[in-house]
Amino acid sequence: MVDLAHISKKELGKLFDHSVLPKNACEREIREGCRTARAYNCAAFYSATSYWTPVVREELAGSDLLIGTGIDFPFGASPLPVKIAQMEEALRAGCNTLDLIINVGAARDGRYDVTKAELDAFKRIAGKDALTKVILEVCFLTDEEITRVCGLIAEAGLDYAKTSTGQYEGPSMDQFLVMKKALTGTGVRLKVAGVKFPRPQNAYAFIKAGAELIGTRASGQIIDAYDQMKEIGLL
Ligand SMILES: O=C[C@H](O)COP(=O)(O)O
Repeated sequence: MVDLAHISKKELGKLFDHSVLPKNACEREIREGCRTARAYNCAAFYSATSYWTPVVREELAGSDLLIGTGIDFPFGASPLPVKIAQMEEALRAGCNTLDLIINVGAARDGRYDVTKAELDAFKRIAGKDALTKVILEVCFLTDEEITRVCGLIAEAGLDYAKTSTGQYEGPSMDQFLVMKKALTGTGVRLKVAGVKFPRPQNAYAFIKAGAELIGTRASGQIIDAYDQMKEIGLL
């Protein structure tokens, strides 16, 4: 569990995967996002697809930030060969952390064979060269479905389970805790996204509850709020 009361600003940055994901994001905004991620010492910078990866690589050169992208972002409903092609292309372009969106509809249909196939392919293709993070989009799932998918993520040996893409509703704390319960003791870590306003309070609440990464475009705003929140005893 992260000790928020005694964390340094440098360590704090590493709790954030900074992202610029809007579909209309242009090169200037991607570059600005990368600079923000560097300035705050974030863990990674994410674009929505690997189209931007060459630009991100250029901006992050010489830093220890990871280069990230979504796989089948934000819907996750593409057939597996399409997802595999996206994984391979992202790795070829130089990504070393990938967020795969599961096929949410398949999980809702109880087609966990589809989920398992996606997760096993993700491990096989990306597991060696990249950090693997799996997005559930929990706002669309029941607690039982969340628990089942988390179990499959653990079985596949992936690195992180992530609540949301940030493009729909974020997770409730209850849903996050369902994930935490399902994953305790498995070695799978938790990433939260979709922490809409007021972002700092939400982000720090999830970190206090056990999240090890927050995915957001608002890393700077959240990190900037740390001192004030600590001063008034919230952290
Ligand atoms: O990982 C997902 C995104 O970082 C969500 O970011 P956002 O809440 O700023 O849209």
